[in-house]
Amino acid sequence: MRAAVVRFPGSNCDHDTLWVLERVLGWEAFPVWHRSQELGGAELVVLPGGFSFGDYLRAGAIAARSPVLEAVRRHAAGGGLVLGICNGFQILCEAGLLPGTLRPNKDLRFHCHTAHIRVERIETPFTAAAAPGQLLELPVAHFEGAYHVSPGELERMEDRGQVVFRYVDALGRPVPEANFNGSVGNVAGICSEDGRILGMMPHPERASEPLMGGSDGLWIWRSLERRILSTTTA
Ligand SMILES: NC(=O)CC[C@H](N)C(=O)O
Repeated sequence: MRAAVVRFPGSNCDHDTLWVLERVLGWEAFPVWHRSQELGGAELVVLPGGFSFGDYLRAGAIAARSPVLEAVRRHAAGGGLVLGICNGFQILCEAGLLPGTLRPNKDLRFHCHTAHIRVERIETPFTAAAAPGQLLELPVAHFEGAYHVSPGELERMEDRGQVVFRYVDALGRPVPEANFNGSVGNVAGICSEDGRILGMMPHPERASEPLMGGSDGLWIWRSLERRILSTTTA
């Protein structure tokens, strides 16, 4: 598996992501500077978490206009995989590669804790190794994490299977109390219509080895491994 991890001024999860992909999983992973349009033949492009350009204007708004996003757009159009984690999710929405937007959390506070999410859809390259309805416990760390689309658009997205993760309580129920940031429909992660671009607010790279207090993030990486292996052997 070859993965490019895009680095913007203000990214702060690029090293964590590279660590997991290279050192924990043994993939070939390398950083790509935001001014570059060269993705090095990557099968997967990761837009990592952080505060690109200091979250000025709106989180992800400036990064979405970086030269590398043109390459990411071409990569996605050619059938490549793209994963946006937290700030990366914000960038994908700002770039119009995913629908909707991320607004400030409903209590206007930065949230830094773990959250339970439920896997709503396993028919994506990012969740294929999980079970339907599986619970994952992952860290969250954001201020602008309230996912927003109109109710009509959310319904269409649900019909198309684009809602991939939802915030739930420890018993797996999508109750309002589990929705700490105020996302529509408790949405924690979504994918593009073709399922090849995924954005999620929780951080799988911060929970991918027991030393970090949890390894539920491995479900995302193991799903991607399965997908890449099946396409290269097909
Ligand atoms: N962990 C992150 O990626 C931070 C996300 C983002 N810049 C926010 O606070 O909204």
